[in-house]
Amino acid sequence: MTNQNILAVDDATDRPRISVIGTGYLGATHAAAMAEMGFDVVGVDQDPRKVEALSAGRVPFFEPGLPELIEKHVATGRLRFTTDIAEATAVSDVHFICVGTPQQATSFAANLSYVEDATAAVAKNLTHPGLIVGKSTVPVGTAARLRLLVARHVPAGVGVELIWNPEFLREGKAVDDTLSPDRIVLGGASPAAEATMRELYALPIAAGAPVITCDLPTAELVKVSANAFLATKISFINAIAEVCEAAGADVSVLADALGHDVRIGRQFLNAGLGFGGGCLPKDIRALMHRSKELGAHQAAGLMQQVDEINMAQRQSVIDKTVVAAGGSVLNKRIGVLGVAFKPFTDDVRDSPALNVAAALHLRGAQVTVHDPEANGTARANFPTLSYASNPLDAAIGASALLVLTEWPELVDVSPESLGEIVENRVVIDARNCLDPERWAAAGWRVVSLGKETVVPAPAVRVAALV
Ligand SMILES: NC(=O)c1ccc[n+]([C@@H]2O[C@H](COP(=O)([O-])OP(=O)(O)OC[C@H]3O[C@@H](n4cnc5c(N)ncnc54)[C@H](O)[C@@H]3O)[C@@H](O)[C@H]2O)c1
Ligand SMILES: O=c1ccn([C@@H]2O[C@H](COP(=O)(O)OP(=O)(O)O[C@H]3O[C@H](CO)[C@@H](O)[C@H](O)[C@H]3O)[C@@H](O)[C@H]2O)c(=O)[nH]1
Repeated sequence: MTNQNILAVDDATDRPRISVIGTGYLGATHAAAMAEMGFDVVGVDQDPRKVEALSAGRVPFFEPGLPELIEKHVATGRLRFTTDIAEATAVSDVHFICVGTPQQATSFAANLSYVEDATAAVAKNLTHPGLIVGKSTVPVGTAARLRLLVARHVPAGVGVELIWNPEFLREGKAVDDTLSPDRIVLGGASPAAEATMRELYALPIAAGAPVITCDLPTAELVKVSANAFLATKISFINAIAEVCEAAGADVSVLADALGHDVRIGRQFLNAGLGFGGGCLPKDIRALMHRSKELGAHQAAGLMQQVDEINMAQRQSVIDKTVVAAGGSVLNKRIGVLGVAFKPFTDDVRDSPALNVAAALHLRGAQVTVHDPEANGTARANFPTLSYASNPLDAAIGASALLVLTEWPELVDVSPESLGEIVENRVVIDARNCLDPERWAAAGWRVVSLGKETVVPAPAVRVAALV
């Protein structure tokens, strides 16, 4: 593989033209952000419905700020979408690989078939020198194999280089994270490729984003270990929450106190139902798998423990619900507020909330769910649950109410109004996000994780006795 002449540019604008392969959460955001930074971008996806929606300026998932950006740049003509990778490759100079790397069906390993197919397709269809930039999250060692794949497929005489530039955006904040990243990691870039990437990311770099240049394996591992660290931090606080609960301590107060130590920091110390989503769970499992392959057994063991603690949180919420409902949920109504894996998204991939709701349903409960944005995606994954368009309808007749995702409107929901329609005023605050005193004053028993249960305020109990 040669890296000569990769700085091919659009003759008219004198700027690199961009293709983005895979227009899901990562790719659609990246494509829109690159258009916002002034480049001509074509997004490619093999899903024609996604391409049709995006071409019409519609985003097929909920991501704050993204529809406005897509609509704006589809209208200006700087951003378009296609299913035709050959055509997109032919008119572009820099090709971002943004396809999925989900967990394999039969093991903890990452499924790399989408990345391999997309990379091979770009290489095959190159008509002029190009730079292939991997952004998907991949196990260490993948990019080196992809370089061999590219070399096998690229037409003779066409210069191409493959580098790795992992992405750190969070769903719900994807646009801001892409336009203002904490850092830019460039793995395996030649001086020419680095110059191209610095040109592409000139705006965030000018705004102070540090650039870390390194080899391919380091770049791949920076991404994976960032997620592993975040997951470990969450499982750490959840393990401490178990001790707090047993000892009568309060994990939220403890986390606040820990967070004042700048070496620790307060973020990602919220104990509760644990982590989910399309990234953390599958990434720590892929790291576990890859570490074992490499003989790095300490890392594999650590990731296994982090995963086990995380999954135990879901079971703990199920167990607390059964107790709250009087020892069994069979034929009992259970109200669930929140099914997205976190607020400000409609993503329910590996959602702890949907997982808990589904498990209660499978135990014979009549589960009604309300989520401000994720009812549709949850229903598509679990159609046999009932879905309500507002919190009150979800709570009607409930033997227990569960708050599983801390959307602000769910945190602020009125305990007084809900109290009038439930069967049993007990709420499982699985994200430790409610104000227990306020709920107790409205007659609720508040069951949290990592702190003592708060019982109804005396005034209400007295009133109930009269
Ligand atoms: N979602 C995030 O917040 C996020 C953040 C950083 C990194 N990542 C990583 O980015 C990658 C993508 O994640 P995502 O959440 O955007 O996934 P996604 O499933 O939302 O999107 C992937 C898209 O790729 C398309 N695709 C698959 N194979 C293709 C091919 N050969 N040609 C064209 N399109 C193809 C799919 O149709 C889909 O639309 C993963 O590796 C993930 O770990 C995701
Ligand atoms: O204190 C906390 C913080 C988060 N969570 C949970 O952790 C999960 C993940 O949250 P977050 O990291 O905000 O979501 P993602 O959008 O999946 O982002 C992660 O995964 C992306 C994909 O790899 C990375 O790019 C991001 O940097 C990384 O934060 C969610 O279920 C949260 O509810 C907790 O339980 N406690």
